[in-house]
Amino acid sequence: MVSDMKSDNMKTGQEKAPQRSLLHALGMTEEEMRRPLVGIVSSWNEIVPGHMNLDKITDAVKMGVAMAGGTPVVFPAIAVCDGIAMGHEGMKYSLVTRDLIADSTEAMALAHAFDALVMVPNCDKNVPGLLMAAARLNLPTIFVSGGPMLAGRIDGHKTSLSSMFEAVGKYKAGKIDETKLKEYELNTCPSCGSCSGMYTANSHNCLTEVLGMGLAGNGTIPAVYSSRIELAKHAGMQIMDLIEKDIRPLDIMTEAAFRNALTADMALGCSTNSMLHLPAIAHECGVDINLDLANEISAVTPNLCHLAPAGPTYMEDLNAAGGVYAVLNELDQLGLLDTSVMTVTGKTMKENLQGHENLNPEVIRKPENAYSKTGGIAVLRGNLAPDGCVVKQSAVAPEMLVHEGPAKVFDSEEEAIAGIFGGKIEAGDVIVIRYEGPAGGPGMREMLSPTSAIAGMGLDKEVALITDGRFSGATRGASIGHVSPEAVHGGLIAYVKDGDRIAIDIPNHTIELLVPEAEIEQRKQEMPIKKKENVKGYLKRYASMVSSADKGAVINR
Ligand SMILES: CC(C)(O)[C@@H](O)C(=O)O
Ligand SMILES: [Mg+2]
Repeated sequence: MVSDMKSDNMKTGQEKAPQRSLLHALGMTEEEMRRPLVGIVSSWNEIVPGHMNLDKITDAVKMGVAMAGGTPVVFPAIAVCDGIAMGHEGMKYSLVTRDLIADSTEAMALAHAFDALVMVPNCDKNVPGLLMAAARLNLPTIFVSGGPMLAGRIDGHKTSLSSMFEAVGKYKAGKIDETKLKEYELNTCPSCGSCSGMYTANSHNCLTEVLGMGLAGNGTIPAVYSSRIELAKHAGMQIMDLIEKDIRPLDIMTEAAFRNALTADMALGCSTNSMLHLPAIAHECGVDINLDLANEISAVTPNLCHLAPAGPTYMEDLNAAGGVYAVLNELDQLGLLDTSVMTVTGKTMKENLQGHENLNPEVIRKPENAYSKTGGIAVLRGNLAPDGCVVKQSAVAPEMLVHEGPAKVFDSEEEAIAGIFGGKIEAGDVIVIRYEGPAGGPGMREMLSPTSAIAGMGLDKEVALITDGRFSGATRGASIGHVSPEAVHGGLIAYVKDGDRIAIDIPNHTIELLVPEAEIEQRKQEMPIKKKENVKGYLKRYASMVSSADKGAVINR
């Protein structure tokens, strides 16, 4: 039995009789009250396909906790489906939930004096939000996610959400008819789970394994596999071991763990959103992860996986190939990991990696046959982004890695979508979408609709896109986001005009607006910053507090 439980402050001694009376109101027995109180943070709801199965996962966790001698108690976290929120006002309420999730979990966990936590996230903001909370609270914690969706099928081939969004571009360009578009709609998302490519949710569920906060399979076992339920039971049992050994998130999420996560990110080809979330999680851990470190690690890390949108493999394929640990084993053989790090198994990564071989070198390439010698993500700098901007270089057509072209400027995503579908974009253009940053949007929307429209219309080999907003993990093409400083904070992106030449050199990590310095200075006098006046409620508060994208858009600095 565990002594010195945090929950004793809430439930032990004569003075705490009122609190116990309320626990009795829950139907909690005295036996249960004597055991560690394990909070299970369930991100279940009925609007997010990646979360609709979390009641099953949570039930399995509860059973695991109880089997191992703890008292499980479920409480909720909110969750947004980025796919449903995409392409309209709703997306302004996506990133902002990351901090609500972290803050509300902090409040719930401390208000009720939980001894430990099992985090049950799945989609884009719940994984980083709960990792931030885990670090902040530093109670023994383990993660088990809901698992990825199975791939869909179109014309006998696997497919996923990136192709679905691109199908809209194809339809608008007259490349497919309405019947085909309907076929995509009906066959792309065949099950519950986080959408089946290496999009943002799956990226972070995989990185949770690498960080050491989830068990093997957390990122890849499909949502509908029975082994996902077993994984959840094991996570429930394992939290009791972590309590016993007093292993906490800050013992696990060390600087070395974040370097490992960045390394795996580069090999897996994760979502560019990881360049927001890893720094934000690290910040809660007191670790400084900056964009330069990402480039440093990318320079020596081969890109081994091309899951959708970079290529035609899916999370179920990565799982069958051995999952994240198989990728880690390839990286370990190159000496790129610090495998001495502690994990939620109570063992080091080195010990965990035993027996997890790469079972399919077509899905997880061998380093000698890597897709590229450098990693999935590149950080660019230049006068347009002195504090950096990010691109998923592994999903850029080779002919677009170096590009110079005239700017076509839009002051919002809506204007850009209208421009793209309205035939305003020509081969060679560099589309600029601004006033979509963390503070300017507010909320830093994902530009999946414009980037898929470009790709679907077949323009991705000829057109680049630059924004102070961000992208979905399903975005491909020369899509450069997180431009910092953002427009509303007076970044140079605010002063670009139609027709200005912009030079992008991804291999050399540069991005330049080719306008003479004197002209730029003059524009700064003449062109007012367009601050949105009508922002209300939480978004107003968020806009006043949020930091720049290159700092992880954190609100607690
Ligand atoms: C809808 C998606 C695929 O989840 C996207 O929002 C992402 O970030 O990957
Ligand atoms: Mg997203």
